[in-house]
Amino acid sequence: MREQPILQVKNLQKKFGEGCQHCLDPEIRQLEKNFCPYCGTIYAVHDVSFDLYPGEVLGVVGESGSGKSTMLQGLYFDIELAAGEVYINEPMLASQNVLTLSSQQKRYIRNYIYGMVYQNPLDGLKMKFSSIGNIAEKMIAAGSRNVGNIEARSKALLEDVHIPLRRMKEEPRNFSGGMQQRVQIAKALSNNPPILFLDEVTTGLDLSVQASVLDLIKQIQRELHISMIVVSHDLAVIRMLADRSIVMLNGTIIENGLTDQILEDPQHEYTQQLVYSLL
Ligand SMILES: Nc1ncnc2c1ncn2[C@@H]1O[C@H](COP(=O)(O)OP(=O)(O)OP(=O)(O)O)[C@@H](O)[C@H]1O
Repeated sequence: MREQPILQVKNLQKKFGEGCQHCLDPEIRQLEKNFCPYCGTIYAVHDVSFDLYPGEVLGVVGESGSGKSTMLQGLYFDIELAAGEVYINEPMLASQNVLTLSSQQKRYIRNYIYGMVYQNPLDGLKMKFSSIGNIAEKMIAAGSRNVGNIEARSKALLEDVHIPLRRMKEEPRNFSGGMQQRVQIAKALSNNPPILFLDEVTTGLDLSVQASVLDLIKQIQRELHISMIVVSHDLAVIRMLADRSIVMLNGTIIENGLTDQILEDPQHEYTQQLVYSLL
């Protein structure tokens, strides 16, 4: 029998706009792509459900605007979702819908259970802190107080992500895009989270830099067995990293399964186009 999922996501919903008589009722709603043609409300995420299992990498692929980032930001509590349930299989949290927890409990989850690597390093790093300071800050926020331990752990993490220690005092704004993503990854790993979210982490990087960041993510997965959700518009990235994948279009999931299966036998017309574009 398969293990229990570490993360269960049920029926997530997020809209931008008030909605109207034509769209608030899902039974009669007729959207154009993801928005209501009468009032313009965007249904950025609707009816999104999936499980994440311990140690697996789940890919989330879809075109720009399909709702991937909104979904991830909702899971990480950066934005408030309109509805849905999220369960984390951790002793302190089991059987509680974490979307309904207090902000203090959500902070606990962000500090100890989730790690996040944003597409834009400006969202994940404090550019005026040193690189080592960024990692230390995250550890202090999670309650670490022993300066010696914080320094040793931060240095080890920087070495793990191949940032030379002679540059650890530099602000990440001096770094290249690939190095900034590495510092973000080190920061996200600092408190040993069992779940890591990665949002378009290689988008905008040169191909060779992309390859080295992807290698680093694979290495982390191999060595630490962290469960990961990897969001990308690029099926090639998903193919490289993800065991299982979901395909999103217009705010909802249109296909899911083993990544190899999706690549070999895509069912939905949109997924077929994505796969053929790889050839
Ligand atoms: N703050 C916001 N206000 C209004 N609409 C928003 C907001 N944030 C996202 N949207 C809309 O929600 C939909 C989903 O956007 P989202 O950024 O989640 O898509 P995505 O698949 O991550 O695309 P990308 O990779 O380009 O960010 C889009 O139509 C977007 O315009």
